[in-house]
Amino acid sequence: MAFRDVLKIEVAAGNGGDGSMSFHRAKFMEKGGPDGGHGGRGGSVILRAIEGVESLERLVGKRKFKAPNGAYGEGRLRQGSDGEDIYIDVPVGTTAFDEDSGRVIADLVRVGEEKVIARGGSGGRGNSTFASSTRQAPRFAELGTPGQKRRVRLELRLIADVGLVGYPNAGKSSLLAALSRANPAIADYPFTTLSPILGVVDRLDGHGQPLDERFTLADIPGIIEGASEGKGLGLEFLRHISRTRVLVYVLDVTRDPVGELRQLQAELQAYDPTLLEQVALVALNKVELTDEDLAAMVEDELAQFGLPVIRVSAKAGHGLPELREALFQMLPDRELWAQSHALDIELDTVAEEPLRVVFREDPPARGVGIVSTGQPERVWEIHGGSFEARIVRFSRYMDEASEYLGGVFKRQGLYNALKRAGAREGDTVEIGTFRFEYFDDEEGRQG
Ligand SMILES: Nc1nc2c(ncn2[C@@H]2O[C@H](COP(=O)(O)OP(=O)(O)OP(=O)(O)O)[C@@H](O)[C@H]2O)c(=O)[nH]1
Ligand SMILES: [Mg+2]
Repeated sequence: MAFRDVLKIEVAAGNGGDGSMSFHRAKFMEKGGPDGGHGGRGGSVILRAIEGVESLERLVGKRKFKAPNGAYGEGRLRQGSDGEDIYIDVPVGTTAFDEDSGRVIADLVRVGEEKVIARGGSGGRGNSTFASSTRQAPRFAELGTPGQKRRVRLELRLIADVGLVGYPNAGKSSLLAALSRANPAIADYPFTTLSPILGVVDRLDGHGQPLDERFTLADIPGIIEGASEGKGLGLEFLRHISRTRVLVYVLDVTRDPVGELRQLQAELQAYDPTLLEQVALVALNKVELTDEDLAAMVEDELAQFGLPVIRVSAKAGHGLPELREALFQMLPDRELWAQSHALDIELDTVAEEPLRVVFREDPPARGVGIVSTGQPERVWEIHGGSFEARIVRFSRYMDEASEYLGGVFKRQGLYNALKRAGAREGDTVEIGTFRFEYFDDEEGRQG
């Protein structure tokens, strides 16, 4: 399995649908009241953690995700349908970062956990909403707001409870195979293991029967001196054990266990000093190859590290029940551990954008102007009607559009107000409330 554990994707939530500007029409009725319905909400993009150990690459598949837009509102108070949310399934242990701000936006540590990473835009309100005693025929409706867009970096950290670390060939994979049903490659050459592998270890009763208690055990590639500088396979994969609750240093008793342990700790320290604060023990492996006295001597020497030492043989099966039980006893409570190791997550993915107002042309008339709001391509259709609008965004096309609208804007003071507010191309500004006067035709415009 190719192990790809960092993946960059682009996500775009759906835009909210625009509200409708419509008037009730019926036989024998010249002009009915406003009946424009609301636009639908845009779909959001949601990250969801699922069970199973898979690479991000395989699970996520594509690079770009776009949730559908909300539908426009329609006459007869018909509300536009909401855009459906889309889900991106990722393995438990996936952390999402906003590529631009670098902030953590999601950290999924439990199966089924979900987090919105791009929020859909809100639907605009239809003109029916804006009717009042003084304004019986509002000739405008709100635009939906744009959905959020983001570039996101996903990083997978296997969330193993226990991690095996050691020099190549120490027998880490052999231990994983002996303690779980995992079936890792085992061979008599260094760097047999190239990417992390997880197994599930059951607690056993006195008769070797599984009890209903288990933890996950991660086997990772061997670490050598200089790994923190990129030697061997480097230390990139250590991100996978950065969140284990217990570390097991696997040492080959026939080599130089004390020297290797010292070196291992130095490398871990260089990568992430908190790794050394983790609960840990030593599994002194391959003890069936030495005699009792030598093993006891090594064990004495290892006492200087202050870690429990358990003599094992992955091959001959010595000490495995003791190792298994010791791990169950040493595991810190998962909830407590999670509390003290939680990442600082951005609280709200998106600040809700203020609504904007759209003016629809009804009926089409001269002097109707269009101002593009830039991105996403939205159109403000300006026509008559007395209303108040809070301008929250205007585009780099504003100058051009103002030229085109000419007198209309100038007379209404909007353009000047934008200038006064010091707004420049591409800015998003909030400049207060404006009043547009109603006009019927070219001649009838009010100055
Ligand atoms: N005699 C003996 N050999 C063992 C024992 N445990 C593992 N071995 C052997 O040591 C060699 C390396 O074992 P692995 O489990 O692949 O070691 P590893 O630590 O996973 O190695 P890398 O993946 O390369 O880092 C294999 O030939 C195993 O059969 C043991 O308890 N006794
Ligand atoms: Mg291995």
